[in-house]
Amino acid sequence: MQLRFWKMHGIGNDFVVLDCRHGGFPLDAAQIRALADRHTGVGFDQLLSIEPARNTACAFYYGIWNADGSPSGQCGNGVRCVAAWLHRAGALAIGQDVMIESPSGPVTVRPLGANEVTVDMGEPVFEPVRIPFAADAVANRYAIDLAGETLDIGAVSMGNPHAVVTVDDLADPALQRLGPLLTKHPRFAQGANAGFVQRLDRGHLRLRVHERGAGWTLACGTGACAAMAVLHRRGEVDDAVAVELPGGTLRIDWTGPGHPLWMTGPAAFAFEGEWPVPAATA
Ligand SMILES: N[C@@H](CCC[C@H](N)C(=O)O)C(=O)O
Repeated sequence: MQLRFWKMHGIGNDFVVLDCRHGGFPLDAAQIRALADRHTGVGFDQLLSIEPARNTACAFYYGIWNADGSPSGQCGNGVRCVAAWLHRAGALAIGQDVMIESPSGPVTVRPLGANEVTVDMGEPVFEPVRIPFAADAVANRYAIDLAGETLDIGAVSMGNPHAVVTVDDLADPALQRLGPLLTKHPRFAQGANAGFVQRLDRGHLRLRVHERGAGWTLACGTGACAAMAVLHRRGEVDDAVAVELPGGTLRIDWTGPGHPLWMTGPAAFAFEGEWPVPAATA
């Protein structure tokens, strides 16, 4: 079988997008990993499938799989690419607000141009049980044990789980070691995306993320939302923040509890093609 795909990225966080609007999702986990292989497949951080909505209030559903074949509930850079793909397919106009359904619930996308999208990502979730993160009560900071050290983290869900660590220097070589360990920390029952954030001022952050299921990425949209939300809750940033990642910058707007958080940034097409799907092994 030949699988038609579109290769896209949101500031370097790269995706393979599948049009599954008229048919079921065609791959198993081994085939997803084969497609993700950067040497023998196409390569991606996440695979995105655009499917018919299950929730009748939404126009479409999108599924998310990491490069290791694991599913995720949300993908910030990915949802902007889904919106740009729908715009190119004639299903979404510039300036139009449309609710689309992710595995963790609906979000509202609005293309600002062919390659720029703003998204109502919903409200950040701090209740530990809903992240899920093992803690008795909501707190701005949690002390966790990691590789014989105590690390001070924030924990939040943006539809997927995030640990946020503030650092003075993003070039500190210790982060290379801590990122993968934090991603698999046992207090996060489903793992976590591990964000290391340097606060430059009240409106400007620098961030690197070791993603669950994908490793270090050039950008993580939900990671940028999570870092902003954690620092906003601590009173350390204003309501509008530029988050600079290795692949580019996202703008995050949040006025606090009771309000949705908005993420704005680019979405780009790289190329499209067909991939010969290997036979299922299971
Ligand atoms: N790159 C994404 C997040 C993708 C999913 C994540 N690795 C997870 O497992 O939750 C983004 O832009 O948000």
